[in-house]
Amino acid sequence: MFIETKDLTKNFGGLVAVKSVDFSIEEGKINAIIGPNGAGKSTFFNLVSGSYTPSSGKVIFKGKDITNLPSHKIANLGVARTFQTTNLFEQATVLDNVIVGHRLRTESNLLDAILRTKRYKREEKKCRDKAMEVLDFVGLTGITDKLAGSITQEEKKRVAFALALATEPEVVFLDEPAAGINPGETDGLADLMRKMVKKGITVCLIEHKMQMIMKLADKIMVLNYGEKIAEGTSEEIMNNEAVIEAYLGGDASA
Ligand SMILES: Nc1ncnc2c1ncn2[C@@H]1O[C@H](COP(=O)(O)OP(=O)(O)OP(=O)(O)O)[C@@H](O)[C@H]1O
Repeated sequence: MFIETKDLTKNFGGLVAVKSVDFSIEEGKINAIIGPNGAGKSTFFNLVSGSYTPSSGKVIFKGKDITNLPSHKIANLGVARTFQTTNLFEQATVLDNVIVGHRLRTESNLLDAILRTKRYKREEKKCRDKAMEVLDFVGLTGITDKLAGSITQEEKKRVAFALALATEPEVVFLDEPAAGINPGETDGLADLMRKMVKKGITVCLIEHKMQMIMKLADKIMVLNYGEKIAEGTSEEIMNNEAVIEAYLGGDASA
């Protein structure tokens, strides 16, 4: 089993945002979490990636209980995530943004940086090479020297992917990767997710764009009021009565 949640629950005061969710994220697949607004999707992501501590229940990653590990330790195990909005340093280049993101995981310290030790220089080159490699992977080789403040929304989404990929993750959690971009660009990002899977990276995403999810995801979990109401393939989800009632029957384009 790759990633499993067992009876995962998060309460905020009297509100149960995630309620007893058992789910398994399949290795080498595109896993999706859908559900109406406020269903608990982001909270579930935050629990699995260690940003929130669960009220009860467990998160198991490759047989290891990671429930109470801080998020940086979880990241070190090979779990990366993106956020609904990526805050880039707008006055820095795309390349520098990715280098800085990557440096957060390297070993040299401030003293190394001040003294510009051999280790620092070696790591600086390593980070630069890695940044160029991931920017190439996400299709941004042409804009590495542009200021992050001047790039399009879709390019920002790709930079967010590059930042996650620079940490050499085994699994990436993508929070609404296609929000705010047009259908053509959405297809492009879907292709990029497939490419990530081909490279051996497991993908887990939250997305409101139903058409995209139904074409893209190998496995879907549906949350409603914090509870898992269904899981399965696109076809199973589309034909599931509880889902139709809770979600698709309402505003399917939400
Ligand atoms: N830090 C918090 N403190 C209190 N309540 C919270 C907190 N984070 C989320 N909630 C509440 O928990 C519930 C689930 O929210 P969550 O953001 O996980 O849903 P979501 O499915 O990601 O929604 P959306 O699709 O709108 O992003 C909501 O009722 C929300 O108001």
